[in-house]
Amino acid sequence: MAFGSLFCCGKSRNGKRSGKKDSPTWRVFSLKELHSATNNFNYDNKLGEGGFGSVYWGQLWDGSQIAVKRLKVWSNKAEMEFAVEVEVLARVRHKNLLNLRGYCTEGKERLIVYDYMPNLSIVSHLHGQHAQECLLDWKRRMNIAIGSAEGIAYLHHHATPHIIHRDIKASNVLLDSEFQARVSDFGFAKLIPDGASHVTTRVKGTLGYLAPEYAMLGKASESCDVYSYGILLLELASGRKAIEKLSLTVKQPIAQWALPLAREKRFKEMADPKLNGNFVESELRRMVLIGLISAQSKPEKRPTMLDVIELFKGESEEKLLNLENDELFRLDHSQGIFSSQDNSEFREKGSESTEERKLPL
Ligand SMILES: Nc1ncnc2c1ncn2[C@@H]1O[C@H](COP(=O)(O)OP(=O)(O)OP(=O)(O)O)[C@@H](O)[C@H]1O
Repeated sequence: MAFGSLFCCGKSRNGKRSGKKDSPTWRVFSLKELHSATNNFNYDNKLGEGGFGSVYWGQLWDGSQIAVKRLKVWSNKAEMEFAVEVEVLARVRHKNLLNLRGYCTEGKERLIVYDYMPNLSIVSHLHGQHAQECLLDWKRRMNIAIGSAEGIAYLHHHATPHIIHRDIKASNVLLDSEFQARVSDFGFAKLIPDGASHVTTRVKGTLGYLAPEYAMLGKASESCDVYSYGILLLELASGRKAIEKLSLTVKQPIAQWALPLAREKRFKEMADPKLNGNFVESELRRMVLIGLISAQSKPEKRPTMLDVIELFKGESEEKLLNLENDELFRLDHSQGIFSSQDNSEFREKGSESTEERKLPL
């Protein structure tokens, strides 16, 4: 794709500004500028590495901090991922979505420039380098749950055309200096044509977060993101991984662990031990119930992201009560609620870790 022809300095293809009139919100960077901002992509500046390439911290001449994602190896596929990420991010602006600062295409170099998120991703707090510091107290977790729901709801219901993210997961929710959630990583996103209920596509995403109808039939719709978001909520509440390794060969999906406990109303036992008992029990219950109802296998029974926000913020206890009485949470309910991915503890050959791997399947 001739990427340079898509945009030029904050203007989209149709010529409209992506931000406020006369103030483009992003721009084209030169490679020289990004070399200088990141100290020549110095190893000490490296924030992490994903499927696309490495991410580096940098500082621009005006003192502002940036994160620069640099493509590892050029290929048509990578070029497409790059173009999708920039095209989608250039269209959107929301307090809970990662802000695009710009991009650079010189020769085979492909770089995306974002606002730097000093508190990194949820995954680094739940399971990674910040896990021991316990910076995610309960209040922050509730804010993150609601904030990321608002970011995703914006994509689903307010962006034109509607956007499905297709890779919602803990490592793709970054945290700003105030620990506000910023949904990131739009390389797999899809624009949904007006009036379409779903698109059929090659499956991309991360094992443990894939909705069954998407994993099996390639049917991507907003409710696939709702499913992944549900898994994320269960992680936030419990501190467990989307797929927990029970032994070398046995892995347990989080919803399969959480549902029996929720049915027996053993919510307190589900709280992340790192919280040391410091959480609001009614909110924890709410987070777990919304997580499970969102991550159920039947897409038509999942809430929309707008419903999720209402369930979190709603004054009405009645809706929550209805949720609690849903057949999913009945002790005698034994119908297939889980997807094949979630179906009993599944076994895998070898010990390769697949929890946070990007598929293409
Ligand atoms: N804007 C940012 N500010 C701070 N850290 C960032 C930013 N963007 C990405 N990172 C960090 O860089 C690392 C790599 O991010 P990236 O989005 O490339 O991959 P990922 O989501 O971890 O994995 P994958 O690409 O497989 O989904 C992550 O640890 C993430 O926390």
